[in-house]
Amino acid sequence: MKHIVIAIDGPAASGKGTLARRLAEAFNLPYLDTGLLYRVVGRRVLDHGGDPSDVALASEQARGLGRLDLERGDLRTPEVDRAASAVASIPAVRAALLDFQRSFALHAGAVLDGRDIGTIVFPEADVKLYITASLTVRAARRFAERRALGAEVTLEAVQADLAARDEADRTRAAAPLRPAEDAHRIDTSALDANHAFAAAADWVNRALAKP
Ligand SMILES: Nc1ncnc2c1ncn2[C@@H]1O[C@H](COP(=O)(O)OP(=O)(O)O)[C@@H](O)[C@H]1O
Ligand SMILES: Nc1ccn([C@@H]2O[C@H](COP(=O)(O)OP(=O)(O)O)[C@@H](O)[C@H]2O)c(=O)n1
Repeated sequence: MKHIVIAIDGPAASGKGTLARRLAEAFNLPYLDTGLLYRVVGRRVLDHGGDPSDVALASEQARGLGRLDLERGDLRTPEVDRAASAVASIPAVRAALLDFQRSFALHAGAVLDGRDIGTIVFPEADVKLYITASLTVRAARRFAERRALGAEVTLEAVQADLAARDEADRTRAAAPLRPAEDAHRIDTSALDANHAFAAAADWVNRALAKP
């Protein structure tokens, strides 16, 4: 099969990761969850007792990031959600993570999901998808996910956190969240994971059929 790059962007808990994993398996491509990179940087700043908006500390942690950090089990807490979004607004942090993301797809193509994959990381991606869902649907999904992990959270707090993070991600100056002009939009508010996959796979098959 052709080595292609599939870029998936969208707001928090829209279903990017679920879809990306399914596509990677179906089309035999490596998968990178780029949100994890920002989560690791945020986590490492917190481990140092630092402030995630500290440019020098966050940039240093981004430059020192290793592949094994991505396997840490403490990257999906509300504290790390906020720290990831804060470090993600720092241009030097984003620059330090760019090479890692680009080289990931060099050998065998890849599926990558994040906020700026189709706009900045891979503007030449073969397929660009922009995944959305209403705020209430996304909050309900993230709430269920966190509760299943045993977290003591309320639906209201989860929804407020998602809304604040989306707003920060959309309005920052550095690589703001927005659909690439040539991205195909998929709203998963009323689509289960199978239907979202079918819609996305259709776009991938069209790209593969191109000469
Ligand atoms: N199309 C869908 N329908 C219903 N639930 C979904 C769908 N896609 C993902 N989910 C669930 O929603 C939650 C967030 O999905 P995830 O893929 O992690 O989103 P993201 O990567 O955009 O943050 C997960 O619990 C996942 O199982
Ligand atoms: N390519 C990316 C990926 C994530 N991020 C940042 O990292 C945070 C966490 O991303 P994530 O994809 O793990 O978040 P969820 O969608 O899983 O909630 C986001 O809120 C963004 O601020 C980014 O700026 N650019």
